[in-house]
Amino acid sequence: MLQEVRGNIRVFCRIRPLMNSKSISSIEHVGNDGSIMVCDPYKPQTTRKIFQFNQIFGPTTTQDEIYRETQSLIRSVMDGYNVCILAYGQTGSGKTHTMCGPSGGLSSNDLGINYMALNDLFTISTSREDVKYDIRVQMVEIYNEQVRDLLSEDTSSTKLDIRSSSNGLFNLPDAKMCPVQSPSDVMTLMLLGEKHRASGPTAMNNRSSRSHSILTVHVNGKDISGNVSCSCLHLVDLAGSERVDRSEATGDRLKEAQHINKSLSCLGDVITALAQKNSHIPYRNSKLTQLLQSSLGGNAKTLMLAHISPEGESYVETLSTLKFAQRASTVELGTAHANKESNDIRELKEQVETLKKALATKEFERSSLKLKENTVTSERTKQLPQRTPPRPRRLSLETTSSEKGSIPGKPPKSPVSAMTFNRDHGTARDKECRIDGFNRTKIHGSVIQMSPTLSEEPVGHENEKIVTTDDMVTSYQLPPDGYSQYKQSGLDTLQRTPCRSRYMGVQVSQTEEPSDAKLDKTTTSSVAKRGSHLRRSIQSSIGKLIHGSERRNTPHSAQATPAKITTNANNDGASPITTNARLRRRQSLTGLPPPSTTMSRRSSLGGKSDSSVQNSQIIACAASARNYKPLP
Ligand SMILES: Nc1ncnc2c1ncn2[C@@H]1O[C@H](COP(=O)(O)OP(=O)(O)OP(=O)(O)O)[C@@H](O)[C@H]1O
Repeated sequence: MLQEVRGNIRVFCRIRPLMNSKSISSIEHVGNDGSIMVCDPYKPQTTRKIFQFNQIFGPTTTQDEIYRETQSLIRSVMDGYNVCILAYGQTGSGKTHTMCGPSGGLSSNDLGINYMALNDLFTISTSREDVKYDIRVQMVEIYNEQVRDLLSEDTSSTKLDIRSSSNGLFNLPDAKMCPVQSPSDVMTLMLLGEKHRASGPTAMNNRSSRSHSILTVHVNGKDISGNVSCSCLHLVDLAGSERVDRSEATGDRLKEAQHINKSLSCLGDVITALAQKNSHIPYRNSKLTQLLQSSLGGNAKTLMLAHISPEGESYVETLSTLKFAQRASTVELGTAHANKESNDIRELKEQVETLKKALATKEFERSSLKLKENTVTSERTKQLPQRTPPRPRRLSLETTSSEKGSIPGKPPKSPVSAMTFNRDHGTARDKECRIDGFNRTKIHGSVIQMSPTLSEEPVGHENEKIVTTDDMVTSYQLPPDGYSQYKQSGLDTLQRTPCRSRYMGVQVSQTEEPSDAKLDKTTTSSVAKRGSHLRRSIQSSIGKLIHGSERRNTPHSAQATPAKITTNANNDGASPITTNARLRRRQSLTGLPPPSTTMSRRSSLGGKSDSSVQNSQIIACAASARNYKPLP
């Protein structure tokens, strides 16, 4: 019958026997329908009070009879329901007697609900062969607003934190969870817990509990089909409210009494708020209400056992207890439901969990990879200025033999960081170029070297190399008349004008740097810009040089474009005079024979003109100047 509890907190009332034969009972009538009538025996004219509960147990009711009425409720734990049984009442009214037994659970005689409940659960567990149960026990107390583990050896130092779980409820993850296999295990644990529980004598009770104790039984079941159930049973023995003038509590007892009364007051507030269906329920006002939140306002099946002392002297407390219990009986609970899962649902949930974890792992890997990439990029960016020494702004003409540490006939010690440079950073038709050492020329910073592989087609002169740049300065050797030739040629502009070559190529070496060190795109882009600048400067200078002479020879020719060198003999529109002048000029500068007309006309300058040929000649010019050794 109780198993069908729906809606409200159930309330039973138990009346303890008169302890003092001289006292007059305040209980006038107990009905079979759960009603009770009380009055103050010392004030006969006062109004009689009637209360109605689910059950009333008189002074002669035995422990077994009490348990029998609660058995079905307790058994529902085995079916997956959460259950809570609360013993409430003034000090000395018999709460501990009901829950633990006559001597507070320290004797195996006349055992209380706690032990009988666990014993019963084992009986059910054994009788249900198709379900395998795992039963574990926790036992804690709330003493002076601190949660202590009663199953731990040193309870006073074991203060537990109440944690909020994902479903918004509170639990005690650090409380010792003891598996129990038999009733004797339960008995051992309960004796241990009761031994540790705070108690002390007062004027109202020789062995007064000074704390709220909570015994929690966790039941997990799994049947042969794989269906699982998970539930818990809270068995709560509250400390009793007391009037300190009557209990004569002083010192520690007084402090305990104050904490007890305060937390019971918080419990009363929660019950009142729940009964009035307030939007805010003050669960967090005390440890007791936090821990009982799910039992008072959740979907558990909750039973309150209100205890009263029949003595007329305790009439005020009895009235208070009955009022409290009646208010509690009006508290509407959520519909209790079994915490059961079929095998299919459980498997699906497990799959969902596995997928969630896999997704989380992937997300984590992705984010850490991103982080790593960012770190590497920022490190490289930091290292970049160290790799690239300050760049001189002026070209100087020096002999390469003056280079420090160079060994004739040997390649550079460390061709340094080789980089494959995608010339998409330069012109669209540029190609990737391989870096090799650069003629042992020590340069401030970088060496930009052109090789025949730089353009789409060979330039024609294998040794054509240009070491240039406004910021990558090299040393040149000039022939004896090199300087005048050089001046005449206009190449000195190269020194003052940042040179750019569209062939740049892109092999960027940094002397005295680890050869395998690769520069990142930032470096590449920077080199490409410098290369492009250099190329334009070279072309501009050579353009000036060539067109300058052309202008002298052909005063009426169209204005030359300095940046565009049109030395192509077959260039449409170029006059033969101009072309010849150019060829002569080129030959005088480079000492090379005139380029063959069959030479490829394509270049990396967008393939529009035979600038590769021009460039090779330009390069040859520079290389010639560079490699020329001064006469002794
Ligand atoms: N139904 C009962 N039959 C016989 N004796 C009882 C009964 N209920 C309580 N007593 C006795 O009354 C005394 C006080 O009971 P108990 O210690 O259980 O009260 P309590 O409500 O737990 O008090 P406190 O709140 O101070 O701990 C005990 O000696 C107990 O044996």
